[in-house]
Amino acid sequence: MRTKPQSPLINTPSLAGLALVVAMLFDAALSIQGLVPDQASLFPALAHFLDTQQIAERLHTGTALIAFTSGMILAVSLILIPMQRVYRAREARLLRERERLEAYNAKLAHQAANDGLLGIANRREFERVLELEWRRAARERQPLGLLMIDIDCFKRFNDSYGHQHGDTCLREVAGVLKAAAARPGDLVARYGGEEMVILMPHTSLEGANLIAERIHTMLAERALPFPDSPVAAHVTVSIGVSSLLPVRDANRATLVQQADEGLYLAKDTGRNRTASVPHLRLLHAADGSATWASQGQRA
Ligand SMILES: Nc1nc2c(ncn2[C@@H]2O[C@H](COP(=O)(O)OP(=O)(O)OP(=O)(O)O)[C@@H](O)[C@H]2O)c(=O)[nH]1
Repeated sequence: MRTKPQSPLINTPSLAGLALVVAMLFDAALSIQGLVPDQASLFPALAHFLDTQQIAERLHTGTALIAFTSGMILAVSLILIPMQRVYRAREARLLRERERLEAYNAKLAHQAANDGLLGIANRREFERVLELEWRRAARERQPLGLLMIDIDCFKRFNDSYGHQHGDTCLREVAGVLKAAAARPGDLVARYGGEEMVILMPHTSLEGANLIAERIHTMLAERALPFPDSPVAAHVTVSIGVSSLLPVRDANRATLVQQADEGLYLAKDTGRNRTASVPHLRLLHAADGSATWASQGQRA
């Protein structure tokens, strides 16, 4: 007569021993597959056992016997590895790796937003911040000021003293700009070549002119030698100024265009000075769109 097959009964000297065997085999299988087991989710009961038994810090050895009803007895040598210590070391390694990656990402983000030569924001970062500040200024109904700064006769400076000195001169001027516009919201950026810009939230034309005058004064005090300059014995700049009361959907480029026109005016009228073109006002068309226009112009 055939007997009904019985499900194997597991008989071990200790339940914890069995848990360890299962855990170790499982862990080994996962390791072979190249997976990193997560102790907290895989073996919470075992972790709890190790914690409560205060044995996690030491190595234990012993033998566990697993008896099956079929008669088979499995003798397993147990090496109780303090997995918590192993996992802690793994966690520490992962943490170090995460910190290294975070620092690397921060470095990459900094490189993507800054000009390596001058140590100020680059054009891309300027465009990004201009968009943000434009919207913020529109919300808060505050003016947004902009200076466009160009070193006078810089080609002659390079030709006379070499490009390396030219680079040093650019860095010095960038340093002066950062010192002149030191509010937390001010952004000094390289716009291209030897042209730099300063974006100044909450700044009217009057305020922007004040910063421009401060730059001229600081450069005169700094007196970077430029004996070949037809303008002065030291390095000077020309500055175009603009300030607008932003409206959300109006063209942001107008702020830059106005400062650019002011810069050309400053160059045309003798350099080493600040200029701005007549203020624009915003015209609202019947379809709701808004455009900037000079005084007297109709929508
Ligand atoms: N050393 C150095 N020179 C640069 C750099 N970027 C642009 N330049 C130089 O800046 C000079 C700009 O010259 P121009 O635009 O002709 O104007 P300028 O000589 O400054 O004359 P004005 O602007 O009319 O006063 C060129 O000679 C460029 O080669 C840079 O990163 N380093």
